[in-house]
Amino acid sequence: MQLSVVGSGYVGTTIAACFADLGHNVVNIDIDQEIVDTINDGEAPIHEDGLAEMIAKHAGPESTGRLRATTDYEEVLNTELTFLCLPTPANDDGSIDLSIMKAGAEQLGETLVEKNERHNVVVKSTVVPGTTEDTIAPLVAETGGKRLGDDLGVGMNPEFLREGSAVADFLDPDKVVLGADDDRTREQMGNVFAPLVERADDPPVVETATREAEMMKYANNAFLASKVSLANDLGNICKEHGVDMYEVADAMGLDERIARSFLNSGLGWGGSCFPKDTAAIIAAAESKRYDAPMLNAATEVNDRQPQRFLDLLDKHVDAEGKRIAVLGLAFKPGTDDIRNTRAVPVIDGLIHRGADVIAHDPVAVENMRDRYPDIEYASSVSEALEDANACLVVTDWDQYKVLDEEFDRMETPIVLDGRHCINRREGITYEGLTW
Ligand SMILES: NC(=O)c1ccc[n+]([C@@H]2O[C@H](COP(=O)([O-])OP(=O)(O)OC[C@H]3O[C@@H](n4cnc5c(N)ncnc54)[C@H](O)[C@@H]3O)[C@@H](O)[C@H]2O)c1
Ligand SMILES: O=c1ccn([C@@H]2O[C@H](COP(=O)(O)OP(=O)(O)O[C@H]3O[C@H](CO)[C@@H](O)[C@H](O)[C@H]3O)[C@@H](O)[C@H]2O)c(=O)[nH]1
Repeated sequence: MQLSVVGSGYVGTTIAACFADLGHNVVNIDIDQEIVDTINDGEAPIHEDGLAEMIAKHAGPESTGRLRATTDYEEVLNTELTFLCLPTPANDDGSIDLSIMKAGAEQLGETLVEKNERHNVVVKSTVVPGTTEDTIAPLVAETGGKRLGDDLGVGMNPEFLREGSAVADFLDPDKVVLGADDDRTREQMGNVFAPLVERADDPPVVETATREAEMMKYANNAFLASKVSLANDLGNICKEHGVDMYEVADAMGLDERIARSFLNSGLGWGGSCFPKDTAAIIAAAESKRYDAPMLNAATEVNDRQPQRFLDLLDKHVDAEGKRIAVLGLAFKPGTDDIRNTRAVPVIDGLIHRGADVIAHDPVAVENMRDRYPDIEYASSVSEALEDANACLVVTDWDQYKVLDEEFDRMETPIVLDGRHCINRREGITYEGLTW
């Protein structure tokens, strides 16, 4: 099929490359010329396992040519279905900011004026219940002069991929949710996903309406974020009582009803999704006069974890004027994304204490440099640890899990682990956040 994907960010680029790999012809539209040029050169604009290879295979020189990028919306006219993968950030009060989605939908509608055949638009972005039906569909229909359900189909297909494993998650999903308010649109969405469903060995396909599809995404993220927060709540209790939460979590996870995943306690959740999506669904609840006590508590626990980590540092060392190494800047391993990373409140706390911060991350340094131009960045862990008075582990990169004699370079070998990833060894003073 001929597909267009609007937005070449973490989701848009990944799904555009993957749909090309599944045999579709895909044009990826973004307003950022640099991103567009990168993709057309056959390179990945973001760090994501397997993405560079897939883009090289389908875009750029000596590729299948099934993937192209452009800044020109007119290109949607040669396609049958458009995915909207635009950002849905939070307003200051946590509610969803739909301005970028509306601008994209309007631009899409204005372009579709020139198209006579039916076109389908699928919202891939995470949006609060009712957005597709009440805002996006009427906007595209009105600006495009289309009759909804007739020459325009609008659907909602939430995305559950994780950063760091985006390609693998997209190609092998636990479920595919096809939300539409008419059968024809849902059927056409099914055609797009047919090669994926076949390759992934028949994952469950949930056919539903747009509002339910939208809510399924928030429910998923709210559950997972709350699960981590509950693990952190229990972990904080464990710490106060000299109990290792990781041993407890391992045992909890043996119960099939609980499962071990998302019970890793520590610094808590960051990233571009959990914080903004929990805030957005809480705000959506409040707009209907429901105060969502569970989700508010999950957020409160999460917000406290960096402070508990800094308190742990204060217990060991007065950071003023001291050299403190921060290992890990990305919000999780496998990505260069620093959106809502726990490294920010940790570094802020260190700066507030007058510490000399030296930070390391395998891939996220350049992204962090804009935010903190004045702290020191090390190109290796050894360099970061050289003469350090303490080391704070913020992201559980695999390369930190094998650190050993590197700690010998520290002035005072105090290692505080926010992610349960350092191997304890002789000669270091080690303490974990919840164990
Ligand atoms: N990042 C994830 O892991 C993830 C996973 C599932 C769902 N989501 C959801 O998917 C949506 C997109 O997230 P993302 O992380 O890919 O965002 P992103 O910020 O990485 O990328 C968005 C892209 O859209 C482009 N853009 C902005 N305005 C545009 C316009 N008018 N026309 C064309 N392009 C435009 C930007 O230049 C950018 O490249 C959000 O709703 C997010 O919540 C994200
Ligand atoms: O046991 C755990 C698991 C995760 N985290 C943290 O939680 C955050 C989110 O992690 P993860 O869910 O792996 O990454 P994301 O890429 O943010 O993916 C989430 O958000 C995406 C965007 O909505 C969804 O598509 C995914 O299904 C959902 O897992 C990160 O800061 C992790 O460090 C923990 O602290 N403990």
